[in-house]
Amino acid sequence: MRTRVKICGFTRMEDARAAARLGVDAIGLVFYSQSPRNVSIAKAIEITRALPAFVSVVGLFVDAEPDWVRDVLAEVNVDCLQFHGDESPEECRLYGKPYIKAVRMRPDTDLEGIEAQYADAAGLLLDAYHPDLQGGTGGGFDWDLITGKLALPLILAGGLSAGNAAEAVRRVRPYALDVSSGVEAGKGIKDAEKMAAFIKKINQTT
Ligand SMILES: O=C(O)c1ccccc1NCC(=O)[C@H](O)[C@H](O)COP(=O)(O)O
Repeated sequence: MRTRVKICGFTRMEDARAAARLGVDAIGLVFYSQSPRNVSIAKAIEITRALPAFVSVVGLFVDAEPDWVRDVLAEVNVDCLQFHGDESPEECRLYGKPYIKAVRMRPDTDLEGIEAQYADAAGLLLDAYHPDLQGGTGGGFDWDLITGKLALPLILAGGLSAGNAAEAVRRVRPYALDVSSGVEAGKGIKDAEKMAAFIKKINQTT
């Protein structure tokens, strides 16, 4: 099975369009005011309307008030939710939408236990741990922390770029790779050449 690609943290319509032309499977929009990649509802509508069919839109939240998530869902065409904070399984299920639960990996992370808790998730996104930031840090984590076999689709994130994408696919065999900083010219500003190189590497790797 080919490795899917999600690029996260778009803030500009033209970057999302470029990613779609390159064959990205999903784009991520960050609805978190503390992120440098935060988008307003109006901006998110502009970006999603620029996309062709068959590119999924993932809406990312960090410990958001349910009313904020509902406001976004009422206005923006979001296919899947991604929760990056301490949301409980019940909170993730509130909206009747497929959801991805992000896990910030530490040496003592009990992946199997987390998977059992979030068994109805559409995927587990494994990301780097940072003491102050919830994601989009550009930092990686030790892939040897991924032990055992997950039943849920594994989405690998954290410090990925064209430089390590092939190794990530070969070593981890994830369902998908998720990247943000590694394909940027600046925070929230995607670089078309870096996105192209990233996707090319993945497509070339078996
Ligand atoms: O991108 C952000 O600014 C962000 C802020 C808060 C929570 C999550 C965030 N991004 C989540 C993502 O899906 C990123 O793609 C993932 O963390 C990997 O980021 P990077 O290491 O920069 O590729």
